[in-house]
Amino acid sequence: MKKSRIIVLFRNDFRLHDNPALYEASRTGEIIPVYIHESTNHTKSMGGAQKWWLHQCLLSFQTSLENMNGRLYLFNGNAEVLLPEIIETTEADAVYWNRCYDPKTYRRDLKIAALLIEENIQIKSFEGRLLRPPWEVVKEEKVPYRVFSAFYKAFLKEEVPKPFPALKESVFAETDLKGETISSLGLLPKMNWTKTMEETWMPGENHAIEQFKDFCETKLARYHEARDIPFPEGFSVMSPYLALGIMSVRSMYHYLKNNPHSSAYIRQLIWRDYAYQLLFHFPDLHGISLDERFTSFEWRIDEADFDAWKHGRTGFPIVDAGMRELWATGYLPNRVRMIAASFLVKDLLIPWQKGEEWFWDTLIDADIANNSMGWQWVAGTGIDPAPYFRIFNPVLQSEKFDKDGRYIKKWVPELKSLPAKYIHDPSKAPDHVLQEAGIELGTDYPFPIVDHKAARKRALEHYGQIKKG
Ligand SMILES: Cc1cc2nc3c(=O)[nH]c(=O)nc-3n(C[C@H](O)[C@H](O)[C@H](O)COP(=O)(O)OP(=O)(O)OC[C@H]3O[C@@H](n4cnc5c(N)ncnc54)[C@H](O)[C@@H]3O)c2cc1C
Repeated sequence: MKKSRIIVLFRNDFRLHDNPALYEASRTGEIIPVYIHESTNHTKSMGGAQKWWLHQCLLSFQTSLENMNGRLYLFNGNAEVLLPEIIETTEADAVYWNRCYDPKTYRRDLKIAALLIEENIQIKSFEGRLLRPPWEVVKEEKVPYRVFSAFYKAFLKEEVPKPFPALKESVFAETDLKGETISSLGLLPKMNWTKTMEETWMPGENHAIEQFKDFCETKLARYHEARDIPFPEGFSVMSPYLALGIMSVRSMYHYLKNNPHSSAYIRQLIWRDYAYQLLFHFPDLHGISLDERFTSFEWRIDEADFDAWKHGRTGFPIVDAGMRELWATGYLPNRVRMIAASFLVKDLLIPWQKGEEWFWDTLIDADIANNSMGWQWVAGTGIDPAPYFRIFNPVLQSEKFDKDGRYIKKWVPELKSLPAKYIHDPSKAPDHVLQEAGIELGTDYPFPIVDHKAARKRALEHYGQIKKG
């Protein structure tokens, strides 16, 4: 009997392990691996840093497939137009994919599926992104959870499906498809921005798996207490691999679920599923505050302050260190994401959407669900009953989580000679200390762009009006 020819459409699942669409296709037919790079048709077009990361990950995935005598066929354009053409050229009779939960892509995929089914093409979609599909853990009558603790409790009662075996055999179809090269997809930035990223990140599934195993062996036991220290000694740095599906979250979960130290880490993986549950039910999560009262909130539009924040020139060293790390590496530890985001939204009263956009463009792990939820959580605009008066004091946060200023010294080197006592707030250092450290405030390093105490009062007044009204 003639074998089925199955297009496996890759989107953000560039891996051989626990890849349900790929595995199921390999069991029933010959595979035609396809990636269509779409600059539109997503709720948000991919940001600059993630495009660079995608380029690296495609190179690595292409090599994995070539080692199995396969090839990833690459296209640039609109999947709705290109897919029927690819089906015709390859004489494929089925298309399999792992579901994408970007709201616009998800809706569009349903449309493509309906059109192709009419043409007698078999369509199968799978869960390859989350621990469980976003519609499964919901309240009665399919109402989504709006509070994480309730979602978490419900989640723990259910089983997480086992990962699929890794693809081991070469089961690829011969085709006349041409396609593009990775370079011709135009993913690399025109400006010279990526030197530190190149030095920092290693693409590839094997590397991701090794890094995760090493984390479990050497760091997991201390994760609950070390995850807030802004150095990767304390956390796993798996987010870049999860963002593009180089690593399967389900495999991670099952690898550590019986480890006695795993509960704090698994809780964070469930936060990720929670973000997707919110995104699935509130598809405007990236741009519209969940709490409708914030539609009339009076944010400040101040481009100079926004610019100082983006480029790490606020005069608050922990915020500046974070924003510079973000620009240089495309990554930020969770604690510093929270401090920097809180500073933008609460101290500067700049709309959270502006911060969300900047993170989206500069994070290699940019994830529409996590980023939108993270920003709305910090802004207090409807995620969880977070009290609006929780306003991080950037100096106290810095003293607590970067006690000796190691993080600040790394990313704000002009402060490296300041004693630990003043490194968290150089504006409080006496003149002779600044002189000895070779710093002139306003020249070598900025004065604080706001007075935190006054900014806190202003934020409380603004937020107070919302909560009253
Ligand atoms: C303002 C803001 C924006 C954020 N934007 C993103 C984003 O674009 N992409 C992204 O992946 N994460 C985002 N996060 C969540 C979190 O900061 C990162 O997932 C985490 O820092 C990634 O580092 P890690 O892999 O070492 O995390 P670990 O601490 O090792 O955690 C392991 C995994 O658990 C998940 N996780 C951990 N913390 C959270 C969290 N708070 N919310 C949801 N999932 C979590 C992530 O998938 C992470 O990779 C954001 C948080 C905030 C406050």
